This record gives sequence, C-alpha cells and structure tokens, in this order.
Amino acid sequence: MSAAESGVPNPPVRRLGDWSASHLRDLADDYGTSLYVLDLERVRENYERLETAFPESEIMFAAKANALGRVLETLLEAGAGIECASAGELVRALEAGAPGERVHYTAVNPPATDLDLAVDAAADNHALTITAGAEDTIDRLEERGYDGRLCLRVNPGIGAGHHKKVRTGADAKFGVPANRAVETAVDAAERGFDVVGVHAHVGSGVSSDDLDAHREFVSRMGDLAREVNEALTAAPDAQAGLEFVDVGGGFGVPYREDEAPLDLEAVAEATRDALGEVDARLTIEPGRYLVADAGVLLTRVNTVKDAPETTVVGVDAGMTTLARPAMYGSYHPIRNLEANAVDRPETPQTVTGPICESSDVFCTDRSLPETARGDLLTIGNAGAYGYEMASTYNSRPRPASVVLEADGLATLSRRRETLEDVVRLERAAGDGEVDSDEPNRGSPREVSR
Ligand SMILES: Cc1ncc(COP(=O)(O)O)c(C=O)c1O
Ligand SMILES: N[C@@H](CCCC[NH3+])C(=O)O
Repeated sequence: MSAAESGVPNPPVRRLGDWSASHLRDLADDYGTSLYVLDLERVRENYERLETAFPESEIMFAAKANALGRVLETLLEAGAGIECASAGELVRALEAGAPGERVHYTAVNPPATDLDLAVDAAADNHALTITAGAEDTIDRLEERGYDGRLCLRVNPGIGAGHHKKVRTGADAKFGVPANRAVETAVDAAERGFDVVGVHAHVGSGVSSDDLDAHREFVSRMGDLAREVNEALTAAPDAQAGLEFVDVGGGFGVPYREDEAPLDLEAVAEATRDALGEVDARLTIEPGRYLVADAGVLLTRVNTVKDAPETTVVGVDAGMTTLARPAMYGSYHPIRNLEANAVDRPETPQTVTGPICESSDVFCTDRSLPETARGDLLTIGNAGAYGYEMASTYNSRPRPASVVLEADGLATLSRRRETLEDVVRLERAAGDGEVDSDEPNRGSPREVSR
C-alpha cells in the first residue's frame, strides 16, 4: 500500500549529514512520533568491523534483530548472508534479493506452514540451508520430500548473555542434545540429507566478561565438528565432510554511556584458538552487533507530573514500541533533543509510556535535564530488537521507520500503522482489504459446544 493509499502523508525527503539534534527534530516534525530512525551507513561500518575481525568467515545477519527490507538489502550488498528464524523472515530475505546460498533458515519448533514455505523456497533455491534443532524437524522435512542441505543445531550446554531470558545455549528448547549430535548427523546423512553444517548459539548480548564461557563453547563446537566430520566421511554411505561450523551470534554492544565496547579482536582471536583445526569454514550469526547502535527511537513528551521522589515523564512510545526495558530491565540511553536542554538542571525522572502496565517504563529515577511537555527525546541503541519486538497491545498502531541512506537522504522505509490497520483484520471479505486464504469474518461455521 502506498503512503497516499494509507492516508499517511508522504513527508519531504530530507538531506542529512549527521545525527545532530536539529536533524532529528526535523525528522520528528516530518514523520511524527514515535519514530524509529536507522542509519544504514552505521550498519555498513559495523559490518566492515566484523568482517575485518573475522576474515575468511561467513557472516550471516540474524534478521530477527531488524528485518527491515533496507537493512537486509544493505547487508546483502556488503556481503553478508541472512539467517532467518521464521517463514516471515525467509520471505523478507528472499524479497530483499538474498540468493539461496546466502540464506539459512533456522527452524525452532517450526509450525507446519513455516516448514512448507522453507521446503518450497529450497526447491527454488537449491543452495538454501535448513537448520534443524530436533530429530522431529528432520522427520518432518523428510515427510515433505526434502533431503537437501541440512545443518544440525546442537545444544552445547553452555549459555551466556545479558539476561537469563536470552541465554539459549543451555536451554533444552534449542538444539539436539550434544550427546546425540553425531548419531543424528550420521542418521540424517544416511537418509539422504546433505549434512553441510553444525550450529549452536550460546545467547545474546555476550560481553568481554563472558570470554571464558565463549572459549569453552567454541572449543566444544570445534570438537563436535571434528567428530561429525570423521563420522560422516567414515560412514558406509560416506558423504563429504561439513562445509561450515556455525557458532551463532551474541556479540554484545554497550548500552550504558560508561560501558566499553566489545573487544572484537579478542573475541575473534579466542574464537579461532578455541575452534582449533577444523576442515570446515567458520560461520558467525550476529544480529545486535550490526544494527543496535545504528538506530534510535524518537518520542515526544505529553505529560510531566510531579510525584513523590520523582518526576513522571509520559511519552508517546511505550513497551509496545520498544519492549526491551519492560522485558529484560534493559538500559537504553535517553537524550533530550531540545536546543536548551543542556542548560536545564538535572533531576530524577521516570520516563513511561501510554500502556496500561506498570512495567511500561523506559527508566526509573534517572538523572535527566528537566523535561517539559512537547520535548523530543531519543531512546538510543534501539536498532536491534526494537521494532521487531513491537506489538499492537492496547490496540496501539506500530510506529513508522525512517532510514538514513549513504547519500544523506532520509526516507520513509515503513509507514506508521493507522487505526484503520488496527481494525482491518476483523473486516469481512469484500468489506475491507482481506487478501488471504485464511477464513475471515463473514464466513460463519457451526461448532458444537
Ligand atoms: C540462532 C540465533 N542466531 C543468532 C542470534 C543473534 O543474536 P545476537 O543478536 O545477539 O547477535 C540469535 C538471537 O539470540 C539466535 O537465536
Ligand atoms: N530479544 C533479545 C535478544 C534475543 C535474541 C533472540 N535469541 C534482546 O532484545 O536482547
């Protein structure tokens, strides 16, 4: 749907040199708030830094961090592949022009429709790789006639990351238990699958403090890859060894103003050392590292209320716009963009959204320049797991996303949802735009109670 069709005005294209407060204020005026803004040049720079630290490795961008089409296109152009966690991400990667050989689909308890789509996509793009994390998934692929490129996700038994909810490496949900990995890989090869990789992901937001856990994890992956390689090449129906060993993503970024950036060289060196000699390419799967610091969320203050011991600052973004603070207690820097904000005294302030939940809070009692109604704030480091985790809870439309292109132009990349969007799915066929094979309102069927 075009901007005109959606009733959302198409603001003028703006030329931007940098991220100055006045440029961001212009964007908020043009596109409204709340608004995600993403700098594609920064995404490119992040990619180049990673590529320099991990030469000769394959970098698969984890689209779950930010699946905006322009982000995927930018990273594909830079040389990355795309790791997809769902049918939706797979569709977006293919739509962004990803060739099959640069797409991994990582199935986690995949719904039938996801597997159907992945198998269809693999039929069109033979080089696409499907990663299975359970024996069931391999059976279900076989039932669909798929015996193409298969990567086996294992559970390495080691988790790390910024919060217990994102430490996947020791969570039984993810991957085939390590002690069954070799037999599962050999069994899949004997059933005709082309077993091309082993994979594991320890968790998200791994910092330099987690380097020992990272070393132990990668060392286990090296051992596993050597064992699988040996077993595959020795099997009666011997197949070629593995093409790659994928140690996942998880590279952390600083969120607090005083946090040091990840020592990428140290992580890369630890990874190479711990992996040891393996006759397979090293693959990494970063999401956050590539996009987090490329994005900000702009939000406008609508309420300033004195309360005992704090000032409550109400803004037009909420936990439905950026879920990380409510979900993990995550810290995001907050900056007041008003020209005179630097001259104002700092006081303890609690910045909250419009959602009817007590957890709808971006910061509690944080020292910020005094805030006035109408001020524009940025919530920083919002490029990863920001829009992707947004929801329409409280029937709130999701925000728009603007990208800053390399040539300095800012363009609307995804329009703001409207109240019309909020009610659209409840419309009957012919009554609104319902273009789907799914049953929709207006086609009643009898059910017994
Ligand atoms: C399988 C897999 N790969 C890659 C990632 C990307 O993680 P991050 O954004 O921390 O790099 C995730 C998310 O944690 C994941 O689950
Ligand atoms: N959503 C998490 C990262 C988890 C990534 C998926 N395994 C975050 O915002 O930190």
